[in-house]
Amino acid sequence: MSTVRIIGTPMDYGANRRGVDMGPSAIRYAGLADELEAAGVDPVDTGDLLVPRAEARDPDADPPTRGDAKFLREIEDVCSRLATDVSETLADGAFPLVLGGDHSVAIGSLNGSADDADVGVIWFDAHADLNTPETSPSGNVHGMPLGAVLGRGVFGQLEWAHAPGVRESSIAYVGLRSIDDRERELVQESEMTAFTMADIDERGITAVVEDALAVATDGTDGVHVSLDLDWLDPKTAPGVGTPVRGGVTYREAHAALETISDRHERDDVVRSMDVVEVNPILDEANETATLAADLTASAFGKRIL
Ligand SMILES: NC(=[NH2+])NCCC[C@H](N)C(=O)O
Ligand SMILES: [Mn+2]
Ligand SMILES: [Mn+2]
Repeated sequence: MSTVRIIGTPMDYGANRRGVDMGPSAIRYAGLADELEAAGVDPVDTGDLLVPRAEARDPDADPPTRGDAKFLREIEDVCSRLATDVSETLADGAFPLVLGGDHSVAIGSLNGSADDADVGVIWFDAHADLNTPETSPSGNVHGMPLGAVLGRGVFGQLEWAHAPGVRESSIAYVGLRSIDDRERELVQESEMTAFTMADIDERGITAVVEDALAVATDGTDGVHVSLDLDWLDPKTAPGVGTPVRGGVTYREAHAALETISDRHERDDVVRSMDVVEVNPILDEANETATLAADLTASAFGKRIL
């Protein structure tokens, strides 16, 4: 039985709505470990990474921003430690499952996963998260993790952020529907593959995810799956800080992650995953965290029959 190491990363520095730091607890309370056992894997919870409270910062210390990226120094600290944990988990032969936290944690997961490997990426998200401090309209780093790992803009000089093992041509978006104007140009000019909600409407989720898997496995050592809960429609996943209507349904989401695990069972292609942006303060009776736990179980092979 394969070991899945759960790494909680209760960080909310990258988002402008507080509360996403409670995501790891909420997903655990929703029964993640039991769900994973039901899926046939062996979950080992290593607890949460230490994330200093924003309130605890010394007000006389240097200002928290660098360029137009809020809390970048704090995010560097957390993501550097997370990257080490993820790469050590892989070296131990276990599977790193990172619970966010806002999507800036993916800078750490991807740097860890691609530490010693070429890694493809499947990005389930309403958003492209390809901004840099130079292009971001908000300064929120959760809108920048792919810009960071690709070393775009100022991130090219930040070794903790840039992950050379992640190549543009190995990244596939699934479910895009909210892109900033500057980002739209960046996506179009890039070598990334972008499947929008319109592609899912036209072709169906399974065909789209199979194509995304083809992109992310081609010439790589494995795939990182990044699941932002705002990928789903806000009626199904209300507990997120940046909801966008018109997202995937409950069934489409399960079908997508089942498609991933079907392929993984055949070829052992997935090497790491993060589940991010669950905000319990905005949630309704832990519904979004429960969904996060259920979808993760589907990704690891849980089936109806
Ligand atoms: N991971 C997320 N929820 N990202 C939302 C990003 C929103 C917007 N594009 C920004 O840069 O601020
Ligand atoms: Mn995101
Ligand atoms: Mn998003």
